[in-house]
Amino acid sequence: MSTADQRARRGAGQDADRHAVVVGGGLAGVTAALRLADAGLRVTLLEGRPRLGGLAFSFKRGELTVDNGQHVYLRCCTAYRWFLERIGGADLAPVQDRLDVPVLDVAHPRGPRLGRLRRSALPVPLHLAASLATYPHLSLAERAAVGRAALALRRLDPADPALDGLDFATWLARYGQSPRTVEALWDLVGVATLNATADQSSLGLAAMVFKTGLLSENGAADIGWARVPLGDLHDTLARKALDAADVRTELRARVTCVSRTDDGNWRVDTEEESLAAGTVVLAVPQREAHGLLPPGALADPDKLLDIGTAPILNVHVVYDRKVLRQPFFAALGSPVQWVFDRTDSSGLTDGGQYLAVSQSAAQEDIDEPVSVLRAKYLPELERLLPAARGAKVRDFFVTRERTATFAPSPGVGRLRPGNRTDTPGLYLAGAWTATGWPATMESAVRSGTGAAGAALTALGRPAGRPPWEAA
Ligand SMILES: Cc1cc2nc3c(=O)[nH]c(=O)nc-3n(C[C@H](O)[C@H](O)[C@H](O)COP(=O)(O)OP(=O)(O)OC[C@H]3O[C@@H](n4cnc5c(N)ncnc54)[C@H](O)[C@@H]3O)c2cc1C
Repeated sequence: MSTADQRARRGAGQDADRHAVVVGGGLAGVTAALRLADAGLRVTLLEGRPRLGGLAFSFKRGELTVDNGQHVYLRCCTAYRWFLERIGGADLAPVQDRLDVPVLDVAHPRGPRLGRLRRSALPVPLHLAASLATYPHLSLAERAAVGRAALALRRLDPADPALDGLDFATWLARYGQSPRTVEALWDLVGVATLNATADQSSLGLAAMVFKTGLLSENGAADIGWARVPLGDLHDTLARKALDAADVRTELRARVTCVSRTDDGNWRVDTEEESLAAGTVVLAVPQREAHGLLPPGALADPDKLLDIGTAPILNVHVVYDRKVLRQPFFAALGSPVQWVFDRTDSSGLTDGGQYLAVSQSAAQEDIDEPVSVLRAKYLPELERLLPAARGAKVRDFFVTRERTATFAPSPGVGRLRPGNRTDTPGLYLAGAWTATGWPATMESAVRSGTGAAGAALTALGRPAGRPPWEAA
């Protein structure tokens, strides 16, 4: 018998039933581990990388602390907001008082034009009416058509499977949305939240985003973002919360195999050890989940491989002076999509300014060399920000996430599995599982809560309603 076998045996004889192993320390896995530990289970969290946080992390570049990509959330992301509270990070990632997005069009024939997407204190849908009525990037007729489409959107049920197979662009065209309206409004928001343009997006997921964000509650689309590096939240504070909940967290612990034992429990192997557990939550990306699922766990596991992925690119520029006054803005008439001021959160304190240009659905750019991206984006930033024209670029680099999200393509809904597998004790979590949300931090936290809830129910300890609903 190998040493690993011996260790597995040792674990199995003890309290394997009460032991849960969570594989993957992204937001889904951290959430599942906290929920299971809060319910009284002994929990081990195994993460292959040397840090927690999965796809939302930070790293050092000289004196700077850099996020791999700008992350924002909306006030309607109740699960992620609960997560922030649970790890003690809510104050570090506040939500703006009221939705206010500067939108700068640099392609207007009479020179650059600034518009704003803002909400008022009025009830839905009037909260956006004034902003829409004065939005300068659309004609009067286009603005009126947006109002009609928004009312039609309200009647859609995002969970209706029929919507999953349709694309958002076709629906928008049916409701009289011009190509300009799609560009200056629907894609402006949709590309950033869905990581796909309207023609590449399932109507179900688009309806979910726009209905929840813009038409559910008056403050639903107010934007929140971390004022500290993401790693401070998703790694440092998450680790603190896990430690306080008595979760054993192992980093650099890549799981190589998950198998059923003769006594009906599970064995989870890393290169270092074998663990016996009654409950296993696989909170890894879909391709990794496919590789780890034991035979019979899903009726058609190969569906996981049919879930496509979509890239996000971030272009990071450090100027020698302040070139942008707003915390962020969105651009039209330029390849630049969204620009965020990262100066304070990165620790830059010498009078320079650090901007992150966040490019979603970045298929075109994702493999371009840095020199090509530099030649493309620096002149664009100068076009958008006059103050950048005389400024010196002290640093320029890019972060590429080739599989940043699952692709929200029409039909993806039928490929996304739920939290339960066909094998007792084995659960799935991850932003890509069937939460009804696109690949977001919200979806990840919901999936982790769902997996833990299903596991606890099976163990006869129902977890009750999700904590963000129970409050
Ligand atoms: C650049 C970028 C920008 C984004 N912007 C936003 C945004 O603005 N707003 C938003 O809400 N979302 C955004 N997202 C999406 C969001 O980050 C993800 O949806 C979410 O973090 C996914 O969490 P997860 O736990 O489901 O998966 P992951 O973060 O992928 O976590 C899975 C974990 O499993 C680990 N793992 C894999 N295999 C194994 C194994 N065999 N053994 C042990 N561990 C393993 C991985 O190392 C990883 O840590 C963005 C993503 C990127 C990349």
